[in-house]
Order: sequence, then C-alpha cells, then structure tokens
Amino acid sequence: MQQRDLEPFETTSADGARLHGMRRPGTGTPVVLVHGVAMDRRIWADSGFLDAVPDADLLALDLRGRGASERVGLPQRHGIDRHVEDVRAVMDLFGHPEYTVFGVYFGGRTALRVAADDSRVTRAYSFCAHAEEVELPDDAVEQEAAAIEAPDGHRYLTDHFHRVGAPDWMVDACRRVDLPELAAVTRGLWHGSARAVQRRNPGQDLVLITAEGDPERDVFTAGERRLGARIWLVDSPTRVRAAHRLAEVGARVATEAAGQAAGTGAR
Ligand SMILES: COC(=O)C[C@@H](NC(=O)[C@@H](NC(=O)[C@@H](/N=C1/NCC(=O)N2CC[C@@H](C)[C@H]2C(=O)N[C@@H](CC[S@@](C)=O)C(=O)N[C@H]1C(C)(C)C)C(C)(C)C)[C@@H](C)c1ccccc1)c1nccs1
Repeated sequence: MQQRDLEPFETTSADGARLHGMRRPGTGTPVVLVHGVAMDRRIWADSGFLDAVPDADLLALDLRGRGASERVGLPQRHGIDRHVEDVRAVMDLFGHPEYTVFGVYFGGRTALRVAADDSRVTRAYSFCAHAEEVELPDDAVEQEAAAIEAPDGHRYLTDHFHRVGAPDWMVDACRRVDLPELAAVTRGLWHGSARAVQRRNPGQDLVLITAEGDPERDVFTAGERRLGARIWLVDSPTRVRAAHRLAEVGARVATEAAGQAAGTGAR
C-alpha cells in the first residue's frame, strides 16, 4: 500500500476530543475501520487488511487516547459510548448517507454499538467480539490495568500476546500505546462495555466473526439468533490467533462490497 494513497483527516468527537485518522480513497459505501483496545489505526496496513480490500473507500481513525488522537486521561472519558461518538464523528465529517463499519476485538463490539445507535450504518462487522452481555471480573480487569500502568507495562502486554500466539502486528501495536492512557481505557471498560448490544435496525446487516475453535463460539451464535446477525468462522483455534486471518477476512469483506456495488450483495 503506497503511502501516496493515504490522506490524513482530523475531527472532533462529541465531548471535544480531537481525533486523527487516514482515508484511503476508493469506491462504493465507505468503510469505517475501528481498532481494538491496545492498538491504533496502523494495524490495518500492518495486518494486510488494507491490501486485501483494494477498491473500498477506507476511513481508519485513531480512537481517543490512541495513535495521534487526543489523550483524554480519565476512564469515564473512555466508556464505550465515547468510542461510539468517535466513530459517529468520522461519519459526520465525511457526510455520506450510508457506511459500513468494521471493527476488531473491542473495536468490533464498538462497531455493533454504533450500528445500534446510528442507522447510517447499513453493514457492521465485528471481528472476534460478540454482542452479548459480559461479566467484567472486577479483579482481573483491575489487575490488568495495574499491570499495564506499571513501568514494564509494554512487556506485560507483549509477553502475553506472544504467549497466546498473536501476530506480530498485534504485538507491535501494544508497544505503540501510551500506558497511562491504556490503563484508563481498560478501566473505561466498566463504563458501559459490559452491556449487550440491544438490536439490529431494519435494513442493517450484522456479521459476527470468530474462530472455529473459539470456546465461546455459542455466545456468537446467540447473537445470530437474538439479532439476526450472520456468523463467519475463520480457521483458527482461538480468537487471538484468528488475528492471523484478518487479511483473509478483509478479502471476504471486499467481495461483499463488490457484490453490493453490482447490486447482487447479500443483505
Ligand atoms: C478471552 O479474551 C480473548 O480472547 C482476548 C481478547 N479479548 C476479548 O475478546 C474481550 N475481552 C475479554 O474477553 C475479557 N476482558 C479482559 N480484559 C479487558 C480487555 O480485553 N483488555 C483490557 C486491556 C487490553 C489489552 C484488552 C485486552 O486485549 N486484554 C486481553 C488480554 C490481554 S493480556 C495482556 O492479558 C483480555 O482479553 N483480557 C481480559 C481479562 C483481563 C479478563 C483476561 C472480558 C472480561 C471482557 C471477558 C474484549 C474484546 C472485550 C469484550 C467485551 C468487553 C470488553 C472487552 C482480545 N482482545 C484484544 C486482543 S485479544
């Protein structure tokens, strides 16, 4: 992906947070790309996703506190509704009537919440995050936040993701994050992220993606029943290792986008 294709953009979220992103111009319904917690917008190029979706108009933002976007500091400014507002600010900036939103991990859960709140989203993909209520184990999440804000916080993250077989692009992304901000994002998960995604709006197409071997696969199929979502499975033993398949999933997204443009897209 030559750098010449990428055009930077800036906008402001509903609470005033300054956001940065990159547009890769293309055709058809624009696709807003939403990264996960310990990531930034560079993962889309690094994972090969960008090259797997050569024609689409891609809008990749840095969520608040990540990449070049504003550090907001407080956990309550990192709740999932603030993430939703970040994505909606990008949709407002480009002013299209319809968008596809594609998110990975917590960015996928965010994509589903954006679709529930905003009917400009006609298709939402959640890579390896489901739509059901989760039990946030207060101690484990607080321990994780404390480990992240410790001096060797990057090592905690990279050792863990190495150990569970994450791809290099995910491990490298951890090294780029600002640790105090990442600890605030982690504590921010207590602000609304545990709630299930309530609905699919008429005319929306939701796709939940997880690993063939995911022990929580049944939680994803619950979303299929409850929301009328589609399920894609990737050939991987776990959700974390499914990250190796992100470019392959991008190619499937491109096929659907092309199909839609030709008027034959699955609805
Ligand atoms: C089974 O987990 C996996 O398959 C790993 C997978 N995580 C998830 O899918 C979801 N999280 C979880 O399931 C669970 N949360 C967790 N802490 C919240 C969290 O995620 N992080 C906070 C920090 C940041 C790095 C991110 C993360 O990544 N930490 C990994 C592991 C990293 S190491 C360094 O310890 C993670 O999961 N830690 C768990 C535990 C603490 C319970 C062990 C629960 C409590 C929500 C169930 C995420 C998408 C989520 C869903 C709903 C609501 C909130 C978050 C990955 N995400 C990114 C890359 S891999």
